[in-house]
Formats: sequence, structure tokens, C-alpha cells
Amino acid sequence: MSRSQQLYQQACQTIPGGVNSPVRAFNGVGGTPVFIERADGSQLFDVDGKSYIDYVGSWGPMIMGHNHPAIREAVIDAVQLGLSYGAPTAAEVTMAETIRSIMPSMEKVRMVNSGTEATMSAIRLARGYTGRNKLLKFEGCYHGHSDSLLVKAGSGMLTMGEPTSPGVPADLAKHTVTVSFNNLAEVEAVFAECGDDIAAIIVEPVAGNMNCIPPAQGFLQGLRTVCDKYGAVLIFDEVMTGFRVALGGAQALYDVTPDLSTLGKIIGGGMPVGAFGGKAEIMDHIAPTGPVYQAGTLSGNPVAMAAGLATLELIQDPAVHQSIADKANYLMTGFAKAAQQAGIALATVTVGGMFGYFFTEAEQVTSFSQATQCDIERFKKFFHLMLEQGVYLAPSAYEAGFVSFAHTQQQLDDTIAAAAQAFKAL
Ligand SMILES: Cc1ncc(COP(=O)(O)O)c(C=O)c1O
Ligand SMILES: NCC(=O)CCC(=O)O
Repeated sequence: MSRSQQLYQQACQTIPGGVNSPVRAFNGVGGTPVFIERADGSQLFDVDGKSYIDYVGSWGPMIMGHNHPAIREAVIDAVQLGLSYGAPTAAEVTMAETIRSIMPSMEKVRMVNSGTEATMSAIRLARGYTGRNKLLKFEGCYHGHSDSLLVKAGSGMLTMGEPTSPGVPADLAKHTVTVSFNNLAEVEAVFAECGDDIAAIIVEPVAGNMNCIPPAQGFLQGLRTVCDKYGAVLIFDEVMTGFRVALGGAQALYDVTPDLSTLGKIIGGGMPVGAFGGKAEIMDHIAPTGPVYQAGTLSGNPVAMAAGLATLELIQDPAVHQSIADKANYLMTGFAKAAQQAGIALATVTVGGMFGYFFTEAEQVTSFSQATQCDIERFKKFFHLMLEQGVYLAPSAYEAGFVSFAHTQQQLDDTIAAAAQAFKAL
């Protein structure tokens, strides 16, 4: 038995499913997870001494690669000054100003500890601000695990067989209306029926929790128009896409301005951080300025702010986003060519430093139903063939992939060569 397998068995005795977050458990691909000892640049090193080229990047934060010296140094410097104060710091002001300078729609920003907290707080604010209860979300979009948003959710929920979690009271879930991503007509129909009761639309502007599905032409703008017409709050959940599909996120890439945005992953540089923000007029409804309560013992934690600020400083070099977009594109072009040569039907997509590949005859995947009709058995086999060859891809067909600034040309070529072998063996 490998050390990873031993640790997994041991973990299962005291940790549910052996993991602290379900998607790590390999339920979506079978087998047992690899336990990691350390990571550097674009590589993971497991407890058995094997290395992997990593395309998960801690599920998004590691845009500069693992263990980046500038981020590590910033964290070490911050640690010397104490771990947490429960009182405001200059770093939090710098963080809010930095976020606003990169994403001007975030006129005011509140820091939290995860993407889940960011979206949970944003929808509470939208409900408190509008005095309405209903939310509109899209099937297959994942916004973290708060009750109102675990309804027909993506990511790990899609591999569980039941996309709405038990434990979410039906009385609460009934306020979350779900419609099809990229289908504006469905959105308009729901609003025509009960638009005056809808507090907010929340959307992943590029869906990254049902594989990777870009917004159809005009879809995001259409959501903006509907929200304006009915006085609903438009929330872009940019936890994944923020600083990833472009420096300014999907709102910059597609030139659509939401009322509120949620952030996570990259703004923490690998530390547990999230944020929500947007129009000052709405944000001022949050306590202590306004009545909508939201709080956090460790929110704006100085060590986390240091990691996040160091990351945001590095990624403001335009070379970073050019590089990750080029690398993602090179990788997916290589996958597509290798698949074609092996006679395997594959659709690929990239948006900035985010990518997706689908085992399907379709040329493009634009909807949740198409994404879930792909050949999952083929994906599972492919995943393991790649893992054996030292390539660590997301262990589920319903996750986007990520490249970092640290990936080298050689690693991309090695990954494509491994994929070519895998496609031939499918
Ligand atoms: C779009 C999106 N929103 C929210 C979340 C939740 O973030 P976290 O896992 O940090 O709670 C995630 C990822 O998990 C995500 O991809
Ligand atoms: N795309 C899915 C995630 O980023 C979530 C990771 C997790 O829940 O562990």
C-alpha cells in the first residue's frame, strides 16, 4: 500500500470520507486521493515522493504558482507581527483600495474568510437592501455551501447524485429559483411571473463548476437589463473568475457591471480569504453603517491580507494574464489535436487562465444539460491515465482547470504528450 493509501485509510477513521472538502475525495473519478507533502511552482509533490504538474492550483488561488517567494516573504513578515488582532489594520485599507482600483464596480468592500461567506453575505445584503426574499441562480453554478445557494448546485454536488443538499429546509430552498445557464428567455419568463419578489440574480459569469462554460453572447448584459427593469441586484460571483479570466475579472472581460461582486481564491494568495463589495449605496446597508448584520472574528486577518496583497501586486503586471491565457490556449489546442489524432471526440474551451475539456461529439458546450451528457466514464479513465503520468487534473468532470504563471513550456508539452498517450489508451 502506498503512503497516500495508508493515510487515506487512517483519515477515514476520524475525518468524514477522509477529506475536509468533498471534491478532494476522488468521488468523481474513483480511486483514492493523493496526499500532498509540498508544492512548488506548478508542481505538487506527494507523500510517496512522486511529483505532478498541477492544473488545480488549490482550486484557483495559485495563479503565480505554489510557494512564490514574494508571497512567502510577505507572509513571513506579517507573521512576525502577530497573527490576529481583532481590530482594524492599514493592510485592510490597502486591500479594499487595491480591489477597487482593479475592479471599479467594487466601490466598497468587506473582507471575509471564504468564497462561501462572500456569497452568503452578498445575498443577505441583497435581500436586506431590496426587502425581497427570492433569489435567481443557475443550475450547475456553485456559490459555496450556504443554505440558500445549495440548490441545484454545481461542483461536488454534481457528483453526489442529489444536487440539492438534505439539511436545507424546503421553506428556505423555495425562495431560490433555478434556471438554465445561458438561457435568457427562462430568466425573463421567471421575472415576468414574480420579478417584483426577486432580490437578486447571482451568477458565475463564466461557469466553472460544471466544467467550464463561457457566457453566450449578450447573456450577462441581458441579466443586467432584467435586473435594472425589476430593481433586482445583480451579483457576479467572481470567486473563481476574479483576477483569473482577466485582471479585472469577467466584468472587465465582458464589459458588464454588476451591483455586487464576490471574490475569493486569488485575493487570498492561498490563505483563507473572501470578499464582497459593490455599489456604495448598497454596501452601506451592511452593519455597522446599516442594519444588515455581517461579521467575522478573523475577517481581514493580517497574515491573509499580506498574502493577498502580495499576490495582487504581482498579477498587476500585464505579462501575467497574457501568459496564463496563452498557456491555457496552448494546452487546450494541444489536447484537441491529440484527441483528434486518436479519434476521440473532445470539445475544449479557454477563458483567460481557465480551461475546460469535454468528452462529447458536440463542437462546443454551452449549457448545463450538455455538460452533464458528456462521457463521464471516459473522463474518469482519462483522469487516471494522466495522474499515472504525473499530471494532476481536477478530479471531476464538473470542474474548470487552471494554469499558473509558473507553468513552463516544457511542462505544457509534457502534459500534451501525456494526453496523447491517454487518448490512445481510452
Ligand atoms: C464560483 C464560486 N463561488 C463560491 C465558491 C466557494 O468558495 P469557498 O470554497 O472558498 O467557500 C467557489 C469555490 O468553492 C466558487 O467556485
Ligand atoms: N470548483 C470547486 C471549488 O473550487 C471548491 C473546492 C472545494 O470545495 O474544495
